[in-house]
Amino acid sequence: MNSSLKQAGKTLEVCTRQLKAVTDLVKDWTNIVVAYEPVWAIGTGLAATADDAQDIHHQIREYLATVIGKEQAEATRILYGGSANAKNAGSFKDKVDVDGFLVGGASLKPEFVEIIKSRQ
Ligand SMILES: O=C(CO)COP(=O)(O)O
Repeated sequence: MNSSLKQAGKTLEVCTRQLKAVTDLVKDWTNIVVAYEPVWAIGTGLAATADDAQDIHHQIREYLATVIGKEQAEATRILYGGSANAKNAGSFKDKVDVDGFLVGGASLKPEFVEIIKSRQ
């Protein structure tokens, strides 16, 4: 197993552990939004690639489907957070499991408008 596969397995393990704490408590997911934020990407200027984000978001949704059901899992918005900015936002547009962004630093700058436009 190469190191990126090991890393992907570890990422999913951490995410499912964190999600389990929520799925154990919450039964109605109507108003729940999930944010995937790799710690190394927060405030560093180094975002996950759109392909990597799609991959983990998809696995998160599949995990949710097993616990809360397919219908609620498909309706749950899964946002990407971590150095989302005007330059990289467009690359996430066609990723079906990336439903939007949780924007930190760039939300305080004019480029925030471009991030919003990238979702339209
Ligand atoms: O943690 C974040 C938003 O809550 C992400 O922050 P940045 O977009 O600045 O990396």
